[in-house]
Order: sequence, then structure tokens, then C-alpha cells
Amino acid sequence: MSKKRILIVGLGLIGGSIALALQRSPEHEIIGYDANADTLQSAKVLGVIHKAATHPKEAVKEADFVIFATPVNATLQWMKELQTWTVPSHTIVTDTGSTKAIIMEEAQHLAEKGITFIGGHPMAGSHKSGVMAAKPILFENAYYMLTPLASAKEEQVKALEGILKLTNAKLMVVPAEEHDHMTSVVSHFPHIVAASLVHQLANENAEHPFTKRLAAGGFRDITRIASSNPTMWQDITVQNRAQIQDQLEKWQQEMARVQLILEKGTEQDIYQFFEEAKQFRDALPDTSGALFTTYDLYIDVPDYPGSIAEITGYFAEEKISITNIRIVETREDVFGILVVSFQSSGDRKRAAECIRTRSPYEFYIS
Ligand SMILES: NC(=O)C1=CN([C@@H]2O[C@H](COP(=O)(O)OP(=O)(O)OC[C@H]3O[C@@H](n4cnc5c(N)ncnc54)[C@H](O)[C@@H]3O)[C@@H](O)[C@H]2O)C=CC1
Ligand SMILES: O=C(O)C(=O)Cc1ccc(O)cc1
Repeated sequence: MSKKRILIVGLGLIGGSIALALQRSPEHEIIGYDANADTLQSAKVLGVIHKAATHPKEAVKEADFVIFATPVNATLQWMKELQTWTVPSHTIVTDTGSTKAIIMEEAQHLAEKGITFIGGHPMAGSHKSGVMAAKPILFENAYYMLTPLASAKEEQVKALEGILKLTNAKLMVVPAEEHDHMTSVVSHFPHIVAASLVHQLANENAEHPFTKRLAAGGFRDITRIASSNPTMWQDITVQNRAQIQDQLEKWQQEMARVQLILEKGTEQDIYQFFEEAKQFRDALPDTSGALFTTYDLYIDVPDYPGSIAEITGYFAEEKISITNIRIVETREDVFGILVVSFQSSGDRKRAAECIRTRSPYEFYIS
């Protein structure tokens, strides 16, 4: 049987990670293209793709699947060009973009030309970008939404699911409008809030220059996503403006409620505000992709040379793999807490047991 040829346009975090996941099948040949020549070359050298295409227009002629993993406005441009190209009738085109309604309007024009486009969006990723951050396990266990047009054939959706199941994501079909509403709530609007919190800190810091030094764990957690690629978020915001504005309105209502609690609320009202949020937050289902979930172990290590090597040495001896290691400086001028991340809760449990039995150090799991 001849190999399935999969053309991936845009070889950053998402395109690169899909390329690596799809390579799990020897039946797949991955052809890549990126507007950035250095990225394309790196993808080839790193083995993220099997072959580099000189231009998607040529590569499409032999592709069974085409995946656009570019920022969503660039994807829209490619979809317009695609209408003028020679695309085999069996070829299935998809994307990975964070927005779906405008993309699927464009897909309608492709359908009129006999080109099948099924929208896609893996709900996993990170604030990192670029091919160097790509990992085949990125989508493990995450939801991966597909938005076929009503006219799409069942077997075409099944064929796309057939290759994407190698990502080990949970594939689901949703209407594009519903997709854009849900992602505005859990992803797009929270990015606006994160960026605004950083702007607020920057403004305050101008008058109180020590403030940013105090930005510790909580502030960093809630604003991590403000470090994401601005081009990507510009495009998402442009394409999902209406839904994001709707969330902003609801946020303003929520802030008015908070203001009232602050002005007139009793201690009990304030407690309830936090308690209700905690209840809902603690009960969130674990829908994480690999980069969302880190199984962290916090170890209170003393400040002497070699203490980190000592701990990583124990893990190495017990063959426990770590995915990240860092020191969180919780207090000025004081050696911080060592945070070690693992890929699974099982690994973290073994690591905790190892620290408990082999060292005098205190540890905790957040
Ligand atoms: N970063 C994330 O966490 C997630 C991103 N997405 C979506 O996936 C898509 C890709 O995002 P990332 O991989 O994170 O971005 P990225 O910035 O890591 O990679 C994008 C790649 O596309 C290339 N590119 C840009 N314009 C291009 C064009 N016109 N033609 C060809 N290549 C072009 C860039 O050179 C870069 O290599 C976006 O649509 C984004 O909304 C979806 C899920 C998660
Ligand atoms: O880093 C994070 O927490 C993200 O929010 C990643 C992300 C970014 C864009 C998406 O469309 C889906 C997931």
C-alpha cells in the first residue's frame, strides 16, 4: 500500500507537534512548508518532517491531507489561494486554528470548488511557540475539536479522524459557532484579562518601581499566557471579536458585582465570593493536554552547592524521568523552592517517596 502523504503548512509549535505525532505511523509521509526558510530547514534537520516543499501549491497536487497550522489570518489567506489551485478530489484539507466561524465561512467557498475542508482545533498548547517547542505528546488526552460543514461526508470526517487519532487527543465534532463561543470563554477572553493584568502592573510599576519584583507565583500563574505569540493572538482576536466583546460585557457585570461586594459586602459575602469560585475551580475536570498538565513536586532544598545534583541523582538512580526543573524564588535574597515536574502523577508519587526515604528535605505537592 502506498504511503499517505500529509502536507503541513506552518511548522511551529502546533504544526511541528502534529507532524511528530503523525510520524508514529510508518504509513505516513510528512511534507512540510513554512514561510520562514530557517524554520523549514530546522524542521527537516530535526526530523520533524520527512520532506520540505518549495511551495504548497505544488505539494498539494500529491497530498492526501493538508493541514494548515499557521496563524488564523494566514490560514484564511491560504484558503483563498487554495481555491485557484489543482487539488485532487480525494484530498482532505484541515487547519488547527483557534477560531472556527470565519474559517468555516471560507471553507464554504472551497466546498463550492469541490475541495473538502474540515476545520480542526486541538485544545492543547502553550505560551511557547516555534518548531523547537514541538513535541509528539503535546495533544495527549486533550480535546481536539472538528468543525465539518453540514455538507461534509461521514467517511471524510472518519478519514481525518483516522490520521488525527495518532495525536491521542479526544476528537469531537462541534458546530463552528459553538466552538467560537466556548473558546472565547475558556481561552480568548482569559488571554485579554492576562494581558490587561500585565498592563496594570506596568502602569503601577511606573510610580511604584519595586512592585514588579514582588510579582510572585500567583501573579505569574495567572499571567503566564500573556507571554504567548502576539501575532497569533492578534489574529484570534480579530476573528473572534464579537464573542470576546460579549465576554467583556459579562466581565464588566461581574466586576460591578465585585465592586458592590467591596463597597457594601459583609465578611461573609467576601468569603462566599472566594469560596464559590474555589468550589467550581477545584471541581474542574482534567481536560489537559500534555503541556497544560505538569505534575509538580515542590522541594525545600537548602542553599548549598550540589543540593540540586543530589536530588536529581536520586531520581536518576531510581529511573524517574523529569520534564522540567526550576527554582522559584519566593522571597528576596533567600534561596527558593526547587520545583521538579514529571510527566505523570505516578512518576511524581515515586519521586515524592524517593525524597521521603532518601533525604531529609521537606516537600509538598500543590
Ligand atoms: N500555541 C498554541 O497553544 C495553540 C495554537 N493553535 C493554533 O495553531 C496555529 C499555529 O499556532 P502555533 O503553532 O502555536 O504558532 P507558531 O508561531 O509556533 O507557528 C506558526 C508557524 O507558521 C509559520 N507561518 C506564519 N505565517 C505563515 C504563512 N503565511 N505561511 C506559512 N507559514 C507561516 C511561522 O513561520 C511559524 O513557523 C494558530 O492558528 C493557532 O491559533 C491551536 C491550539 C493551541
Ligand atoms: O498555554 C495555554 O494555557 C494556552 O492557552 C494554550 C492554547 C492556546 C491557544 C489555543 O487555541 C488553545 C490552547
